[in-house]
Amino acid sequence: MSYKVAVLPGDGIGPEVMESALKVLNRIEEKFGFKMELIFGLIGGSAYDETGSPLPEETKKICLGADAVLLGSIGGPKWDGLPPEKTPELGGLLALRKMLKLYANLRPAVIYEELRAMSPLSERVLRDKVDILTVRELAHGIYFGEPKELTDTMGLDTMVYTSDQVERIVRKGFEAAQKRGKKLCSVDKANVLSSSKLWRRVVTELAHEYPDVELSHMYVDNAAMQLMLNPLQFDVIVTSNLFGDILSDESAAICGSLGMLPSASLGEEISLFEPSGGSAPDIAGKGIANPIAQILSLAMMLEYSFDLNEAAAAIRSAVDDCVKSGIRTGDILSAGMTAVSTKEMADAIISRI
Ligand SMILES: NC(=O)C1=CN([C@@H]2O[C@H](COP(=O)(O)OP(=O)(O)OC[C@H]3O[C@@H](n4cnc5c(N)ncnc54)[C@H](O)[C@@H]3O)[C@@H](O)[C@H]2O)C=CC1
Ligand SMILES: CC(C)CC(=O)C(=O)O
Ligand SMILES: [Mg+2]
Repeated sequence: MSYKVAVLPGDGIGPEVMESALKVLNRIEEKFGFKMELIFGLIGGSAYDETGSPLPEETKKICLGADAVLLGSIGGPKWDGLPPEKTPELGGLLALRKMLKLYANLRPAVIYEELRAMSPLSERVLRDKVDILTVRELAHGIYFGEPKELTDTMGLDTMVYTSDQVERIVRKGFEAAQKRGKKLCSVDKANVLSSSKLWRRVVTELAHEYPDVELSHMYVDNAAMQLMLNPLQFDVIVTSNLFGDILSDESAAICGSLGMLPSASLGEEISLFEPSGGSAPDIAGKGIANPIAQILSLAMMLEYSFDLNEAAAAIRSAVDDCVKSGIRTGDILSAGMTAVSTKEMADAIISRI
């Protein structure tokens, strides 16, 4: 089997947490006796600074020639004023998602027993384990819809979905639910949006093919509230690009920190793995970012792209053990504990593999 991985550290904390993930990969390679070929590429603001493009041709080539892509994060205030197509977000990450046809973004949010105190939710709400998988449509919807325009006095975005696009992601949602708690909540805004009315129709039509899955529909405003009031009611959430972006950050907060939440962006041939959060400019360069989201994204890559399930499990178990042992970066620090650095967290995980 070929193990060719495009590594795109990106901006902000991206390179810091990527360094940690690659050290973990190194240890995993030693332990499990394989070697991955890593090819590094530029993306985002750092790519723009160096080449004038947030997604240089060279990076596209590297990604298209790889078996999987491991991404850090992109963006930051330095590049916010650029023309839209030059920004790290639109010209970099969204263009890459489009190019690789990454249509399904899986964002698992699991609360660690030891991190319950970090959740903004009370013990009454967290009486059992939160374990929510958001299945977010990633290649269409309002982030990509045309027309899209910005003038001095007008901003225009278009939310468009076709039934084929909805069907593909909703099937992923049903299939994920079948492998988990057999509950699927489809989140939309079908009381207002045409794209959501279509979404709900497609979900309802597909439901009879998955009789073992209990389906519910929820409007996105209510879903945002229900996540706070009773997150335990959710197993798998399937939703559109924008709603999934927002609700997955909320589910991360419920579990204690965005720094813990990995993601897998599944494509037709090549998939990409990245933390759910961004480049965290507020803490970038300080060596204090939580590398766990990046390290768990690596675990998802080993599992989804390479079937290296034991290696992925070894990473997850080392992360669990670190959290249990009270090793904490600042974002998941309880009173009376001392924060470790990004590097120290990575070393602690490595020593447990
Ligand atoms: N996939 C990507 O590359 C994404 C990029 N972005 C970009 O990131 C930049 C900053 O966006 P924000 O809205 O501030 O979102 P953000 O996700 O970067 O940060 C939100 C908050 O979470 C914290 N946080 C995130 N990851 C963390 C980690 N690993 N360890 C500890 N704390 C962590 C940050 O310090 C900050 O307080 C923007 O340019 C945005 O466009 C945002 C989301 C996703
Ligand atoms: C930065 C955006 C392009 C996307 C985003 O916030 C995300 O994928 O979580
Ligand atoms: Mg986001």
